[in-house]
Amino acid sequence: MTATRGLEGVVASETSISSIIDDTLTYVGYSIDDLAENASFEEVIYLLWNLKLPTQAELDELKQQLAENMELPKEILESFKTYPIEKVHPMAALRTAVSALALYDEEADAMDKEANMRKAVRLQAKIPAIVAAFARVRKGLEPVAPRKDLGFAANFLYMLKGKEPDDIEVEAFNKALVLHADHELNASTFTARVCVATLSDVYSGVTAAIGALKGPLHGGANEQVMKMLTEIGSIDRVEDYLQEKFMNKEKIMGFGHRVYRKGDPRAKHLKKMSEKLTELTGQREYYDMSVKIEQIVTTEKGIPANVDFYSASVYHCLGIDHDLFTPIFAVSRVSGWLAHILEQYSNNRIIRPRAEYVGPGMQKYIPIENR
Ligand SMILES: CC(=O)SCCNC(=O)CCNC(=O)[C@H](O)C(C)(C)COP(=O)(O)OP(=O)(O)OC[C@H]1O[C@@H](n2cnc3c(N)ncnc32)[C@H](O)[C@@H]1OP(=O)(O)O
Ligand SMILES: O=C([O-])CC(=O)C(=O)O
Repeated sequence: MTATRGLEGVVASETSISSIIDDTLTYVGYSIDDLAENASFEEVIYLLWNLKLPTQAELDELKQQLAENMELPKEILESFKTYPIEKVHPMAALRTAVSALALYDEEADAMDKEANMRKAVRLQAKIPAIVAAFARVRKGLEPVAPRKDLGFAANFLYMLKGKEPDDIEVEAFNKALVLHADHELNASTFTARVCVATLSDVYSGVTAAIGALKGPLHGGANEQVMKMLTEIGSIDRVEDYLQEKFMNKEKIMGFGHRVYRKGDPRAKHLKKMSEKLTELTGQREYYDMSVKIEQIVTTEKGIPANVDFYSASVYHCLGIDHDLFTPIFAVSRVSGWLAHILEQYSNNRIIRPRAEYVGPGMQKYIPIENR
């Protein structure tokens, strides 16, 4: 038995939800480029959960269900005040709050297909509400109740900022949600599948996935990209900053990928959006710095940008706090986690690989007084 480091190249599951073949990403066979240009995030949620695009009536029903389920249990809102709010990372708060949500869901442990679908709707609806409410409570602001007349992207921005977003903000945020929704067997999705393959409940699977997404090698990279842009500060400092990183053999956040070799097909959409939004908000320097970083990292290291790189300047221009970038990734990716959880339940077998043992050979127990 020989271990494959990081399970590289190991095919651990079948899926009908999304695929990456020759650097092309599809959701249920629809190209990400097509979906990013044309689809609403709610359509993508429906697609991932039902493996088909919705009719208008089906889409309307899902939109209504999501809007009706965004309200949070008052106990969750109250609990934020008990967190050490000045120092807690919103991703840790989200992980705790999602786990706590299960306590207030009478169907939390129900395992039938219909109950799991109802829980999927509730989680998809409540996660943005948690992120937005926590972001406000920690600033001493009151949470803003969701509006039933707004779509998913608009409702999130409304709950976060307390004012109706303009069309361009909604369009950009919707596109970001579509682009982040699913990605085959990435680390957090795999975590969710491993968790629920023990026949644990949906809340456990999503809580585990949030924990995996939090790390800077995965979803946490988008916040680190913004930290890098802020540290660099101006375009004339890019070269020196990167050369020092290269010399110290440090990774450049927002670059590299386990699966893509030529490049991440989602990055070009975010790059375009970054250019538009930095221009519109008078912050073009962030785009120019990002382009220069990309040029240097790709020419000198041959490593292309991933989805996290240009999403950072996009979220910054939408006026979103930098430590909310990864929770926002979760707002989108929970749609994919839920699709994979439902798929895992539908054809379940416990996931239990083997390990190659590299420790000492047989040893004889030595009583503690003789060690
Ligand atoms: C949504 C997402 O999760 S997208 C990924 C987000 N994560 C990041 O942006 C963090 C930075 N990137 C990385 O750490 C990696 O590229 C990962 C985690 C995405 C992929 O990791 P792996 O497939 O294990 O690749 P690995 O880390 O082995 O890299 C292969 C080689 O490229 C180098 N490399 C990979 N990414 C980078 C990077 N961002 N900066 C500099 N060098 C890099 C590695 O140092 C390694 O070089 P070596 O062979 O000389 O040791
Ligand atoms: O697939 C991966 O390893 C990481 C990634 O890009 C994602 O989760 O979107």
